[in-house]
Parts: sequence; C-alpha cells; structure tokens
Amino acid sequence: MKENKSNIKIIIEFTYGLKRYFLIAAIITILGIGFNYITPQVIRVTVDSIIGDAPLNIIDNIGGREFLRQNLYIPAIIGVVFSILSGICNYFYKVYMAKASDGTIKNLRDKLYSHISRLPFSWHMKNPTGDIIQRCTSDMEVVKSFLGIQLLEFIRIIFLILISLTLMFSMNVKLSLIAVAFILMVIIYSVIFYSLIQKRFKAADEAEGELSSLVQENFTGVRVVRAFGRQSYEIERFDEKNIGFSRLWVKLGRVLSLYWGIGDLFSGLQVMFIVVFGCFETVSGALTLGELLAFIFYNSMLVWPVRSLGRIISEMGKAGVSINRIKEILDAKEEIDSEDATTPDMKGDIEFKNVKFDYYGTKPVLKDASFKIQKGSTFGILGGTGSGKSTIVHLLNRLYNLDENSGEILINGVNINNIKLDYLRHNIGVVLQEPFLFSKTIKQNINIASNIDADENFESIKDVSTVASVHENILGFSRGYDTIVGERGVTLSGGQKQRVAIARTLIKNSPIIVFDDSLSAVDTETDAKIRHELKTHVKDSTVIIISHRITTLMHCDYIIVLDDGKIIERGNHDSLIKTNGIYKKVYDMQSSVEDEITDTLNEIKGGDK
Ligand SMILES: Nc1ncnc2c1ncn2[C@@H]1O[C@H](COP(=O)(O)OP(=O)(O)OP(=O)(O)O)[C@@H](O)[C@H]1O
Repeated sequence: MKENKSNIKIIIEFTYGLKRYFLIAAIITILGIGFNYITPQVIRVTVDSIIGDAPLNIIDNIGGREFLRQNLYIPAIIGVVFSILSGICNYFYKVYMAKASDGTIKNLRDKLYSHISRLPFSWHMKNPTGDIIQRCTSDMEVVKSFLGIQLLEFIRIIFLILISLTLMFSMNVKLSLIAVAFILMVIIYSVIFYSLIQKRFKAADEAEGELSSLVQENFTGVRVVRAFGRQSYEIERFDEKNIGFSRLWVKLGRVLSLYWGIGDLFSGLQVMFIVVFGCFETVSGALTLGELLAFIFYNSMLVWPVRSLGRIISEMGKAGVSINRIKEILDAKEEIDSEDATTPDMKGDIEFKNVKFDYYGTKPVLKDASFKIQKGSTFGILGGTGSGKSTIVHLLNRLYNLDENSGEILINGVNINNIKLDYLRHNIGVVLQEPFLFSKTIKQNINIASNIDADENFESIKDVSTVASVHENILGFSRGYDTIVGERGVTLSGGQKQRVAIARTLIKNSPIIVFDDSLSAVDTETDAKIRHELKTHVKDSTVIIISHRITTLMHCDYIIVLDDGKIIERGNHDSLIKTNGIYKKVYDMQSSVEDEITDTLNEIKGGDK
C-alpha cells in the first residue's frame, strides 16, 4: 500500500464489489428527500389556495377550490402519502447502507488480518498484542459507523441544506439570509470543536489500547501473576490505568457536552429569529400565511441536519483518528520475497559467514560469528543465558533479517535472503523452549503443519509421538489423542508440551530441524531416549541442538560454544574435553552435580531396603 494515501482513498479502496450499494443508497436518499419536501408545499397550497383565495391551476385539475374545501381530507391524504414514501425510502436507504458499510468493513478486516499475519516477527515484537486487537475491533467499529452513518449522512445533509435553501430563498430572501447566517455560525463552530474533539479522542483511544494490552498481558501470564503473588500489584496497576482512561473519557465528555449545549442555543435562537421576523414579513404582506408555514417547516427541517452536520464533522474527527491507527498497521511493510527468490534444495551445508547482529541498534548480540554445519550432521550449540543461541535460530529462519554488510547465511550455497520465505520456513522445523499449543486436540496440534487430515494421518501422528516419547502419556489421558489442550481442556506439563511440540515438528519431515533448548523440561533419561529415537527417525536431516546441558549435546558431530555473541570453542565432544576450556569446565560441573544426584538417589534407595 502506497504511503500518504488520504483516509477517504483508503476507504474507497475497500468498497470493491459494493459501490453499487452505495449508489443505490444515494439515489434512494435523494428520492426520500424529494418526497419529504413536498409535504410543506401541500400545506402552503392548502392554506393559500384552498382555504385562501390565491389562484392556482393545479387545484382545478383535482376538483376545484369548492370541492377541495368540502373534502379537506384529500390534501391531507396527499401529504401523508408523500410522508409514507419518504419513510419507505429511509428504510431502504438504511438497508443498502448497512450492506455497503458492513461489506466494506469485512473487506478491510480481511485485509488487516492477512496483512498482520504477513508482517515481520520484529513488528509483532514491537507492537503490543492488546493494542493491535484494539485497532482491529474498537477502531474498526468507529470506521464502520463513519461509513454506515456519517459519510452518506453528510452528503444527504448537504443536499437537504441546498434544497431547503433554494425553496426558502424562492419564498423570502431576508428570512433566508437569517437562516444562512445561523448555518454558517454552526459550521464554523463545529470546525473549531472538531480539532479539539479529535485530540481528546486520540488520547482516550490510545489509553484504551494501553489498558487492553495490560489486561491481555495479565491474563496470558496468569500463572506468573499468581505464582509471584502479584495480583494486588497488578490490580493496582490496572486501577491506575483505568482511572487515567476514565479521566480522558470524562474530558472528552466535557468537550462534547459543551459542544451540544452551545449547539442547542444556536438552534433555539435560529427558530426564534425566523418565527419573529417571519411574522413581521407576513404582517407587512411580503409573505403569505401559507408561505410562512412552509418556511417554518423548511427551517425546522434544516435545524436538525445542520446540527447533525456539526455532530458528523466531529464524529468524522474520531473516524479520522481510527483510520489513521488502522493505516499505521496497513503501512507496515509485509515480508515480501525478492523477485529473484528461489527454492533451492535444502539438503545441503549451512554456513554462517561473519554474521554480526543486534536488535534495533542495541548492543551487539552476535559478533562476527562464522561456522559451518555439514548436511545430515548433528550440530550442538552450548552457551550461557543471553549468549545469542536463539538469535542464531531467529536469523536462520529469517524472523529477523541480516542487514547488508552484516555477513551472510547460506544454505546449500544460497544466501537465505534469496530463498522464498515460506519455502525456507517450511523446510526448517523449529522446536521452541516454550512451545505454544493451540486450544485444539493433541492430534490436531501435532498435525498442524501437515496438509493431510489428522484422522487420515493418524499413523504418522502416533509414530512421531513415539519418537518424541509422549505416546504413552497421551494414551494415559481419558480421551487419548482427542484430548483438548489448553484453556478448554487438559493442561499439559512443561515436559509434555515440549514433547508434543517435538512431535509436531517431526511430522513435517524437514531437512533441517532445530531444537532450541527444547529438551530442557524433560529428565535426562527421556532426553537420551528421544535423541536415540531421533537418530533413526531423522537420519537424513541436519539437526541443530541448542542446550545448556552437555549430556544433550555430547553426541553431536560438532559443537560450538558461544559466549556473549562470540564462538569461543569448537570441535566434537572429545576434542573439546581435550582443549580443557569452558566446555570441559561446564562438563565437569554438570557431571559432579549429576553424580551427586545419582549418589543421593542411591542412598535413598539403599535406605529404603
Ligand atoms: N526481540 C529482542 N529484542 C531485543 N533484544 C533481544 C530480543 N531477543 C533477544 N534479545 C537479546 O539478545 C541477547 C541474546 O538473546 P538470545 O535469546 O539469543 O540468547 P540465548 O543464548 O538463546 O539465551 P537463553 O539460553 O536464555 O534462551 C540477549 O541479551 C537478549 O536480551
């Protein structure tokens, strides 16, 4: 989407397939206005030419003055018929406007969802989920009412004003000028308030976004909040934000009340001036009684539209803010493949060449990292917390892109920036340390990356679950593979979740598989069992294992040790032990701890005998 598009252009872009509904609504509303304006003319003719004696040809065609004087219900019925026709038009106008505006919002919602799904991971990291949801819901509602109510209403009111003024000027210029003076005052006054209301609404809208983010974060992290006894603190934090939020709405309410109050004053004054001056004009003979009545009718028909014009202009202020907030999302750049992006064979060596990386200009996370992973090998990465291990994975599947002159990452000799993104990610299976499972059955969760239906694919699902050492656990649930996970069902333990996530990745049969600290929540015995099963199951894939635990890595063909973004040691387990560096130290430390644990367990077992 091109930048700096006006708000109206953005809206028009999403009216595809619906323009005819907008057109029908516009035609119907013009018809309705026409019918509405006939009634005061019927009153004028009745007063001046039927009750009074003013000559008029048309009354001779419908029975003559005397006949109509005897049957006054006839002009009354004519007036009622036009009012009914105007009501019918109003009904169909609303129906077609609803079709047009809801359809446009649906188009916009579709685009927004697919766009957000294609935005880079870094964008999602920078924008709080609650705020994104608020833009997709509350802001969308504001735009919907702008489209469904305000936009055509605005055009309708302009028509009403023009027709009323034409008729009023044709009857009496002086009185019409008084009406115009008031209309101008209301419009100028509305425009002044417009900017104030817009400012206040923006502040309130942003505060709502912050409040939604806070609630979303708290409910998602409910376990942490409870575990650390943070409820009271979080409730206080919510109260504080909520008070701020309410204050902003009260401020907005104050401006709106002032706006409506002054508006009422203007309308009252306008009606009063017209009635008083109209009476003078009638007494002086410049206006007939019928014309005065029709004039007062037209003027009263004008009061509301003009006042609504003010309201609509101010509502448009809100809509402007909301469209801008939605536009900010639409303007964010999607992840797009370069034109020469390819789909090379992914069964090849992986190479990191002089890779330097930092997140948003903060301190360097990877400092000139170079290493090669042989195809079909198992490659271990050991490193302390924050040393940059997960960053390597983020860069490999391009959740973050490397800038130019920051080195390159090659798979089978092809720079990953030139590989189609979907293809790249499809061919790299990643198991995360804290996997996210969907609120679906275990079977559906494991099958999520497969194109085959979960029931048809059940044998493969069971196979990968066995490799991931979770098959027995799943059978232990009363509904087995049909057990629903998460909010609506069973809560899996951290280790069970990790193993379901391993199964979910294995089913993809990717040529490259990454385990990002994904065996941390399983015991060493299960860890060994899974790795043993993996050897046969993924023997052709290149496997990258990230871990703090040396027993998880020691059987890898090659291992690198990462410290503060730098590779400080490399080799296989035996050579690293011989180097007698950090790896050896960590190994000794972990072995002594494991020995202690084994001794303690043995002691407990011995004591039990
Ligand atoms: N999205 C991000 N934005 C900013 N900084 C980040 C982001 N992700 C990670 N970092 C920082 O980059 C550094 C490396 O993080 P990384 O997750 O790669 O470490 P790690 O070795 O995987 O750690 P752990 O073993 O604790 O998971 C850390 O200092 C971390 O704070």
